[in-house]
Amino acid sequence: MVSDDLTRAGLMTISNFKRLYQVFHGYERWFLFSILLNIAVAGGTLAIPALSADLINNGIMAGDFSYSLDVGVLMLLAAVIAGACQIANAGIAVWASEYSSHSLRTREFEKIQTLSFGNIDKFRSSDLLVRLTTDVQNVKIAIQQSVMNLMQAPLLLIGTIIIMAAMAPALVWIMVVLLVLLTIILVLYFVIVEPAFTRKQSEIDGVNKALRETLTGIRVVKAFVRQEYEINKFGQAADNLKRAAMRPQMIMSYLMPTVFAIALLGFGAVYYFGGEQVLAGTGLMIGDVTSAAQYILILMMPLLIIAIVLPFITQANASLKRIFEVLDAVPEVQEPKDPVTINVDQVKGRVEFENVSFGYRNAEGVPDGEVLTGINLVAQPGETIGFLGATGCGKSSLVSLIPRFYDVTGGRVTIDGVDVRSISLETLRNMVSVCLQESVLFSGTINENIRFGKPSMTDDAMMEAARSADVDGFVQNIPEQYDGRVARRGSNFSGGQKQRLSIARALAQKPKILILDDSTSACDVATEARIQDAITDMMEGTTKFIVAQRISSVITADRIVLLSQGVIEATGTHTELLASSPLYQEIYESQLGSGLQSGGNAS
Ligand SMILES: Nc1ncnc2c1ncn2[C@@H]1O[C@H](COP(=O)(O)OP(=O)(O)OP(=O)(O)O)[C@@H](O)[C@H]1O
Repeated sequence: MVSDDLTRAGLMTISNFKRLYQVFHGYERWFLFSILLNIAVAGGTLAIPALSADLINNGIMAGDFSYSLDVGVLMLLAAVIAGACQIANAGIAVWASEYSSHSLRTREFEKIQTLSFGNIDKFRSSDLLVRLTTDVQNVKIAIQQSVMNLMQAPLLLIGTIIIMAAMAPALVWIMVVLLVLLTIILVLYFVIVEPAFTRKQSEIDGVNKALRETLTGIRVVKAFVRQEYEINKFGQAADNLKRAAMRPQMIMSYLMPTVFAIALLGFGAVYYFGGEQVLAGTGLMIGDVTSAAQYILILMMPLLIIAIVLPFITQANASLKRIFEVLDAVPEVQEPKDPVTINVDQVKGRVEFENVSFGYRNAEGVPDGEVLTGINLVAQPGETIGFLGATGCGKSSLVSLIPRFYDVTGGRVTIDGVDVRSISLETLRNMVSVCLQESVLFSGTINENIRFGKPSMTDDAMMEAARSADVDGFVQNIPEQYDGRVARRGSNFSGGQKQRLSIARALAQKPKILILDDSTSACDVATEARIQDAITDMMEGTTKFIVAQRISSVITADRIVLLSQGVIEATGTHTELLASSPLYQEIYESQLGSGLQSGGNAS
């Protein structure tokens, strides 16, 4: 059972790294070159002790100065070749690691741009950030270490044993004993360290999660004087990390001295037993003994390399799995195979929901219960439809089906009679402009933010949208006006100003269908009324959907749709609903109660 698991994990690792190798398609020759360089480095490293034996045995011991000089030059040459090849190989290692991380990061970023809202919900933005940064970095380090060091390990190991067997067969047993001892230590090391590293990684994730949550919500923490609580919470995560990190770090720090101590024992054993053989006149010479001692040191190198590099590879394997998950994600909303040709300028903007049901999909891609059921609704071109209802009743979900942020799970949504799933996403989103519930602005200028959807629009078009969204008023107070700076996420603007800039961005698209999802909630009622009047003027032929919590936001709509727990409870004008719908009366009473008592006609 355990061996099955290990085999599966091993196969998975091989397949992950095989797939990673495909990143280098077209550059395979560099790896071939790196293998040659590694062979040269290993050859040079292995040649030096053998040459030193020759120098001692046949040069120094024989008193032959010229032979000593010749061998000395050869040793120097071997050292220069090994050094130069090592430097060249380090260059390839750096190139390979940087190239692969750039390629993985770019591919991942491009892939994320193709994902649907549903995919992003599952990955979560913060998680994607880690996959684009830390995970890519882990892979990069593993590649660098492997190219630079790992390839040499088997060459040095096999080379040392062969040379020792040829040069000093009587001492090979010492090498075998050392090898067995070191292998046992390394296996023990991995059995203990590997799971400890995995635990440490999960505690690092815990610290990151605690940090992210506290730092993004730092204002709320301060406002509610919860610093002490947050410090304790973070302290707990930091303690867990310290405890989890201590064990593998300790064991790692014991590894080097232990390996060195064993190597020194081997060193002593070679001199003792080798010296005995020299004195006994078995044919073993003093130079062979000194070079055997050097080979003991060389034997340690591959084992140490494996010990150092393997944790990087295990970590990179876990990271690769997470990176490939993103690269393999199938967008929930697919482009139509045979899109209907539509001339956006000729679209009238009649939107129809035909017996629509909808549920958000879970991790397995299956709808997780229904959020909307049996929705039937027609919005005529140019009409303004307001959606009202308790929080969580499905208003945002309903309008998000029009631009296909999500796909219906039953029924269909059509624009001018064409199923939205038959329209290419680009065309669809050129017809439909959305101002999302959360105002998102990008760093740059005000001008750039309003032009975001259509950078080529004229100054007049940009200004018209800005005036309609009541942006012009506060922009006039900024010295640089429309060239005024927008900080990251629009943090230098108030909530209401950010909403107005987001509305301007949506209006500037001059869409056929406009969706405002609770977009004026942070504006005062007077500003909201001004924006609505301006939108009615500017967007006369546009079909408008206004999602709102406040009755005042939809009171002037042609029709108000009252939603309750995912179904349409009632539809009508404000006056009609006030007369016929108890739920509407209840909402009206709670929000504008005094108006109802004094006659109830607020329109
Ligand atoms: N991305 C999502 N993944 C899973 N469930 C979601 C998601 N977004 C909303 N929901 C769920 O769907 C239901 C309807 O949410 P929706 O946002 O459409 O309501 P709403 O009427 O717009 O609420 P509010 O007025 O508070 O914005 C809620 O129960 C909510 O928990």
